[in-house]
Amino acid sequence: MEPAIVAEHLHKRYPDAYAVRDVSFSVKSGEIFGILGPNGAGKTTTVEMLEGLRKRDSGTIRILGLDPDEHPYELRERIGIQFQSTSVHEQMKVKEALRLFASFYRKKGDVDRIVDALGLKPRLDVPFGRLSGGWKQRVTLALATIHDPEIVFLDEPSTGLDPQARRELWELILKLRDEGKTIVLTTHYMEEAERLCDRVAMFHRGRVLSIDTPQRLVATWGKVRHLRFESPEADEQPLLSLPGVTKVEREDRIFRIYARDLQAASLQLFLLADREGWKIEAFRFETGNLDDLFVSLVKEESA
Ligand SMILES: Nc1ncnc2c1ncn2[C@@H]1O[C@H](COP(=O)(O)OP(=O)(O)OP(=O)(O)O)[C@@H](O)[C@H]1O
Repeated sequence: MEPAIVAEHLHKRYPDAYAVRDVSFSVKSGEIFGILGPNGAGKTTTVEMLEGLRKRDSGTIRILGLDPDEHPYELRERIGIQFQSTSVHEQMKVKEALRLFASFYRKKGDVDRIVDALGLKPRLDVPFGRLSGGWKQRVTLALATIHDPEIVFLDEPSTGLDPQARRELWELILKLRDEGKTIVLTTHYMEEAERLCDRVAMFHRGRVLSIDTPQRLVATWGKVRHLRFESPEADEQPLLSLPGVTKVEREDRIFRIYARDLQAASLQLFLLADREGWKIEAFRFETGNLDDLFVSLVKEESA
């Protein structure tokens, strides 16, 4: 099957700096593709070029086989963009916003379907400005998908939500994927990427550092596993002198030990603790997560 999105050698320069430098990736039809990276990494610029909202300097883009700069009107009907909640008028009731957005498209938006799918019935008569953050995100998701688009772009969908509202929103995003939609999701949150994305592209300083499944990225990172334990008495210096230990990190009473052979290091740790009379609590082997991976990729690039 043809990919939903193909981007090849994208470049975008602003007067004082490159925002996007030689970015290439493709998004398979029906997957949730994550775009991750710190502030200023070039995520928004890249996504807006895909959406046809920003002109690229060079490179090629195909969205559902079409160049967004040449076919903006056709693509507008086939893609959905989740706008920030600030773009909906505070006084407008939820049902009014839904009807208004449904009227923007040639293909008549099905308000009842979206109300059901996103469980909006209890809030239809509430002015947008009076909704909680979680409900606002739910409504902007409804507005982005009211015309049943094939591709949906979500920008930081769960920013500012409490854990419960975030989980509920994630379920709705997974439901969209189950309906067969392709989703491009920009996020700062590694946990969100790990939970939702089939694949992620890690952006840094306008470039793509790596593209893979979150699981494979974490598995690759598995080689830098570490030991973690808590101790009120332990001290970094003797830990660092243990054979094979390469690094010790300490945050208050939490210690992380990096070593070439973790099993040997753990044996040495307990022998040392016994000699020194340290209490060792909550001992475990830890694998890295996407956060660790990201920090390491950035370090590698800067080196
Ligand atoms: N309109 C603009 N004019 C000049 N520079 C810009 C413009 N938009 C973005 N930039 C610069 O381009 C770089 C990439 O910005 P971009 O907004 O794409 O990053 P981002 O990864 O989306 O960051 P954030 O997570 O903060 O939104 C940054 O250095 C930014 O300052």
